[in-house]
Amino acid sequence: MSDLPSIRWGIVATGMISTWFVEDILLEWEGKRVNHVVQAIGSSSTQKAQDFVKNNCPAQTPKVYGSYQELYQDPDVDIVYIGTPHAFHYRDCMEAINAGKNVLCEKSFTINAKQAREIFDAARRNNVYVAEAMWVRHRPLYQELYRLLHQEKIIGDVFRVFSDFANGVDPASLPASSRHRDLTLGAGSLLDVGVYALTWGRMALGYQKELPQIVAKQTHEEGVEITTSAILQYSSGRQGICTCTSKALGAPGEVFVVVHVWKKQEGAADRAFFPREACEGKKYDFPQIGRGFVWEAENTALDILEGRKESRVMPWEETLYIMDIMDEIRAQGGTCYPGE
Ligand SMILES: NC(=O)C1=CN([C@@H]2O[C@H](COP(=O)(O)OP(=O)(O)OC[C@H]3O[C@@H](n4cnc5c(N)ncnc54)[C@H](OP(=O)(O)O)[C@@H]3O)[C@@H](O)[C@H]2O)C=CC1
Ligand SMILES: O=C1OC[C@@H](O)[C@H](O)[C@H]1O
Repeated sequence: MSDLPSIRWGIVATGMISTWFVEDILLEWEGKRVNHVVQAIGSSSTQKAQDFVKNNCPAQTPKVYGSYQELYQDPDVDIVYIGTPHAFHYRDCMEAINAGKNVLCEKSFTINAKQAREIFDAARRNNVYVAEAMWVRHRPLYQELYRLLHQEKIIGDVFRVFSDFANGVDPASLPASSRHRDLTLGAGSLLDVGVYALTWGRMALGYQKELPQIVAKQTHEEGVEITTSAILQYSSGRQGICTCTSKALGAPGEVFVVVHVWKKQEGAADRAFFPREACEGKKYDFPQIGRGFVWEAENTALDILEGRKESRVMPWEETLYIMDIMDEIRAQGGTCYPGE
């Protein structure tokens, strides 16, 4: 029996991300501060929930429910993890919050900023926790890169950032019911992976307070947005060039993020370009534990156990900042979801 404090998760939906998340939270690793219990699984079908337990957490004994609502009513669930497609995040967050549950909801948090604001208002009214599961922000690599760039200032003032996320999905080749293809599920590369490009870009530019001016273009295929390019222009002249696509065909199955810093050598102040031979290089290594969701799960659990209502790593204003930018990009790019 572990001496660690426990948190009891209720998992909503049995798709890909729920399997990744559950497998990670059950890992044993050095530095773990919370015992994560899979208390309940909520699914559109009891059979799917049972299969999920068999395949992903056979050593746990969660309650299995053939609806999400039953899970929200379970008094033994401390926090609900929502892993449904984007278009359902609003409904699922609102129902969980109105049932008095704390919530960690997958990215992108909602379809638009208006929905996100309504969820935060509901959380405030119900005095519960809610956070967007922007897992990369919790990773040691991300936090160390921020420290290096903006506290240690290893490359000086960051003036321009390129940030891209290319996903090898090819929506047109998927069934019409896929969340990557069905607009009623919130299909589109911006909400799916562009949110990462914006997140990395925002961090690398040092969390500028003002909202940037934006120039954006989007490409659509069969009505679904498959490629986005946006320039974020700040009044200081800083620019973030953030791009994404779901059509990175032939892309490798895994993404490796490596922090490798090249600094200009002393005594070469007037050099216009920086050949590698003329620079000193330093490589940084970071731990890889499971698929990388352990830090998000730990931080979220500690937030709940310590009584916080907002994430220290992904506060509401950060979700809103990115959602407001995505709204503007979609307005310029011509992407609209049913009901908007
Ligand atoms: N952080 C990360 O690295 C990742 C995050 N994500 C995010 O997770 C969320 C879900 O993505 P993913 O797991 O890939 O999606 P999947 O399509 O694999 O799973 C979604 C699940 O939602 C439930 N669901 C409810 N209604 C529907 C519906 N009408 N159509 C389809 N599914 C429905 C289903 O579970 P059930 O039938 O059991 O209710 C389904 O299995 C998205 O927000 C996505 O952006 C995705 C991948 C990686
Ligand atoms: O968050 C994600 O990361 C991995 C991608 O393959 C997936 O489409 C996306 O939702």
